Amino acid sequence: MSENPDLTNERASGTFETNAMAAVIYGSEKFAQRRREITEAISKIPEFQDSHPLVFMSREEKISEACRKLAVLSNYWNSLIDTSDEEEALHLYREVLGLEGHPLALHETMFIPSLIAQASDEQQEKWLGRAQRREIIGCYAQTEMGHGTNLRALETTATFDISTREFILNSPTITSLKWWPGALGKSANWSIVIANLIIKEHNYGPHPFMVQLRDEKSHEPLPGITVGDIGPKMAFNGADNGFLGFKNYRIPRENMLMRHSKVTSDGSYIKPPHAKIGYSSMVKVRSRMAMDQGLFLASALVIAVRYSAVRRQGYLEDKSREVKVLDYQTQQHRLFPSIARAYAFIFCGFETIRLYDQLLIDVQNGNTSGMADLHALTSGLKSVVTYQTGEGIEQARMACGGHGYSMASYISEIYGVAIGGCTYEGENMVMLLQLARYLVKSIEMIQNGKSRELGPMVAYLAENESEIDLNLGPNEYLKVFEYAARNQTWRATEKFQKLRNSGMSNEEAWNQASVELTRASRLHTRLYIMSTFINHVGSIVDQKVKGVLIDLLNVHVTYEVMDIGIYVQGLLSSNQMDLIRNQLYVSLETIRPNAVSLVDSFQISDMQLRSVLGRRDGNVYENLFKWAKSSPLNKTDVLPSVTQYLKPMMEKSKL
Ligand SMILES: CC/C=C\C/C=C\C/C=C\C/C=C\C/C=C\C/C=C\C=C\C(=O)SCCNC(=O)CCNC(=O)[C@H](O)C(C)(C)COP(=O)(O)OP(=O)(O)OC[C@H]1O[C@@H](n2cnc3c(N)ncnc32)[C@H](O)[C@@H]1OP(=O)(O)O
Ligand SMILES: Cc1cc2nc3c(=O)[nH]c(=O)nc-3n(C[C@H](O)[C@H](O)[C@H](O)COP(=O)(O)OP(=O)(O)OC[C@H]3O[C@@H](n4cnc5c(N)ncnc54)[C@H](O)[C@@H]3O)c2cc1C
Repeated sequence: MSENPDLTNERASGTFETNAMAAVIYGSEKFAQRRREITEAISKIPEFQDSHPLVFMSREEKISEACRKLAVLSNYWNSLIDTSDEEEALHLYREVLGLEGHPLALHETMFIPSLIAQASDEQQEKWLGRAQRREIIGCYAQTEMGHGTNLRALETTATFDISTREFILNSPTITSLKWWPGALGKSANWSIVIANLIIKEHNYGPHPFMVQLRDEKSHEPLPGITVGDIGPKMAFNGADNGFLGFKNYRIPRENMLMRHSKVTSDGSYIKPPHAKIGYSSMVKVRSRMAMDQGLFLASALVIAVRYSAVRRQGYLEDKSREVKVLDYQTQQHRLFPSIARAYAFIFCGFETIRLYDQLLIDVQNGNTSGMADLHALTSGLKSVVTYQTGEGIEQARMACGGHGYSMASYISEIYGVAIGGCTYEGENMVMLLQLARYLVKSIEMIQNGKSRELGPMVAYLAENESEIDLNLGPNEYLKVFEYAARNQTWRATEKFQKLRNSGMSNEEAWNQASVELTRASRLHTRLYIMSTFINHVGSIVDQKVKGVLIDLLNVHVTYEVMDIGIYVQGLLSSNQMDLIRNQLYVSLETIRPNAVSLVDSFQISDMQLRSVLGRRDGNVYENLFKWAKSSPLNKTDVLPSVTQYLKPMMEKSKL
């Protein structure tokens, strides 16, 4: 069937090449091209197609379908991608397995990265190759039923037995059961387990251990191990998140991951070069999250924008034909700022992934000085990005009206998976408070006359306000954001200090200032996102692409400043606020002809999108009908439940 003419017209009105835009989104022409090649190659392999729509499958079927595809994938892995390239691998996974989770997700995102960051050279020799060849399947078991956020309260113990040179793992209580780790429930046969290291009754705190869970031949749990699936979740049901308990389970001394902390055979403990170095796997995932969440948001927007270009409802001036809903200002206001955010998040994602890769090298060379900065940055970023992604996806769903609520749109699934990110890798509020610690320390440095020692990301906290001329473009909006973040950070810090100086304990003062502190963290992070977006656009060479991204940036900066209006009341007059509001409306109109091309540029395939509403060809209605007819409920005209219950009930009522 040919493309819906409404979408054809939209594409014709685009002022730039989507391939050129994809090269900017994905960091290089080379990677954008590789993505297309991988997508094309996959489309020719019929076994990678869903055997029937995932939304009609039970959880067991989803997991089985994911395993089937993983087994097929193992035959093609080397021919489809450069296996040393993480981004290519992730693209392949997204295309073939989608976003509902699968038994190798944690193997790739946490198990292998933990081995790379935490295992000694000898340990890597023993396990890393096996993991990379997928001879074993691993997961990352840290969270417990009673403890997730507060790692220092974990209960699982690994007690060193000097006589046998083994660690004995135990889960002393019900609350100490590992709870949540992805792929633990049914798939993984090995795990990195985070347990308190106990030597001679001294607790050295949480450390990572390499633990075999299941027999490599029979896949049966090993004696001393209780393991299983934790049940269905809000989304992400293609993954078997699990529970795990230990009863006097012994592992060799060599199974403690010993790149940084070490236990010698006589039970001596060697400290790591940085107290939090064992937290690196979390920093790794957090550094990826802006990118991954940006892609979740992008997926929802591809669906909502394409659908809004074919959905006609109501009239503007011309009463002879209903208008595309994308022409309504309210629809544009609902969707376009999120398009801008999705672009910004992906740009930030590339930046934090690069920073993590550099940090990994530095740490391997003994330099841990960058850890605090990256921890603070990624803590704030994961929190703001996951929250705004959830908001944006929900707006995208509502923008699709009734059909958005149908699983045919697939938006609810994207939403469910994306908002998991508000919780995993550290609950958002808690991570905002981690960033707040860093901001408060920065203010204290300024108060103590050490402004010069501030890092580049917080140097603005020491600056004075300057006059704002909003006609000058994005950099002026950046100054507005700096004003808001600086003011809020000072206010929150001073509140905390005042409470503490009044005699309150440090902890209670912190608690009582914490809402204000999280607000400071959000503003600081939104400033980082804006400045990364501005810098990125500034570096683009292709003038057509750059022009459109400047338009998108204008949507971003005006929307963001309007959104934080309450924090800039002392800086901007109401006339200036009106001016910004009008600039936002003008920017929405400017971006309108490029809206479909901007979402097309994400180059997310129909296979990955799984959305009837978001199809590239825009043939929504006929496919929606086809999709509904394929519902298992429509296999028969009269359901057994009607025959068994409703008919007798109706008959009885007739008497
Ligand atoms: C994805 C793979 C394949 C395919 C993908 C394809 C498609 C995608 C589709 C689907 C997949 C999508 C998503 C993935 C799916 C699911 C999720 C996956 C995994 C989820 C895993 C997890 O959730 S693992 C568990 C995570 N848990 C946490 O994050 C716990 C949070 N808590 C903590 O981190 C800590 O407890 C704490 C930091 C909050 C506090 O630690 P504590 O030790 O108590 O320290 P404090 O006293 O508060 O602070 C002391 C100082 O230490 C500094 N600090 C803390 N952490 C660090 C750090 N990491 N680095 C450096 N410094 C650190 C802190 O700032 C303090 O410093 P001061 O100077 O202020 O003293
Ligand atoms: C989809 C998904 C996948 C996951 N995968 C894994 C995995 O593979 N491996 C793994 O180990 N774990 C995994 N987890 C667990 C996840 O990491 C934890 O759920 C997460 O870290 C939050 O911890 P919690 O559940 O203990 O929340 P809690 O800390 O109990 O949070 C509850 C509430 O308390 C608040 N709160 C807690 N502490 C503070 C504080 N200090 N100050 C202010 N407020 C506070 C929070 O803000 C929140 O509102 C996964 C979770 C999900 C949802």
